[in-house]
Amino acid sequence: MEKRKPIIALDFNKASEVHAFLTSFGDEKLNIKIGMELFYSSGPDIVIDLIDSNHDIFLDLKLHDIPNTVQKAMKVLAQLGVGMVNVHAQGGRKMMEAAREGLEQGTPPGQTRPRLIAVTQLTSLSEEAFKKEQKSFLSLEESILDYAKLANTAGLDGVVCSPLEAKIIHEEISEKFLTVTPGIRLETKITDDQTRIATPKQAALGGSDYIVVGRPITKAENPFETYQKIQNDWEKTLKEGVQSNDNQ
Ligand SMILES: O=c1ccn([C@@H]2O[C@H](COP(=O)(O)O)[C@@H](O)[C@H]2O)c(=O)[nH]1
Repeated sequence: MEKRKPIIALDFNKASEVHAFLTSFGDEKLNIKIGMELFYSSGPDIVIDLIDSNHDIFLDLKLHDIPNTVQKAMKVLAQLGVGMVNVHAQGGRKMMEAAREGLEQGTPPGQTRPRLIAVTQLTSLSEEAFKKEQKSFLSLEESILDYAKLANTAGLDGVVCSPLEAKIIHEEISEKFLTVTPGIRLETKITDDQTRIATPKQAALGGSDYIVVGRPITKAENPFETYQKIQNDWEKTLKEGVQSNDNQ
């Protein structure tokens, strides 16, 4: 999955809507996220279909169950040929280790194991709701960092977090530990149900490895143009960031 391309969240509930939406993208090879809505309505067929069309897939099913169940489910998902899958870090270390084991068992010989990442705290969650509902003595950022460290200890490849936490996660864990960040908005005034948000440029400057973008593209008047603008902002800032680091 190429880092210079945003991951488009195809949150549709019909395969036909997906195909119609992708028409304007022509032959462009894309990073695509398939979430619960599309997978529950269209099943593995849509995954296979999009892989056959040469796209890279992040299958965002956020598994959260006992270790045995997650291991067996991951063993099945590994056979689909997707590039990335995920779990909720709140399922604990044993569950995350089992997820990884399941993926290793299920990956067909000669193929690469899908990357495994863990959701730390959903990007829709605010500091206020976190304090009220999770009764934690930590701050939201400390809790996110704590889950990221647990995911790293369990042998995962990275986490889902907001672009606002990518920098501290890289500083405290490692630059190589992936930060996959939804909560991307072109204007920070339009948030929908997200609370921890950033623009593509802010995400690149904050060190996100991947940005996940749904409604700003899927609901745009011209989705392909919007996608290109996001990709340009993201890629340009990534390059400039690398150059300014080289000059330090
Ligand atoms: O913490 C999380 C984890 C996953 N998501 C998913 O990302 C996209 C974001 O869509 P937008 O329309 O750009 O808000 C969506 O599919 C979520 O399920 C997330 O937002 N936050």
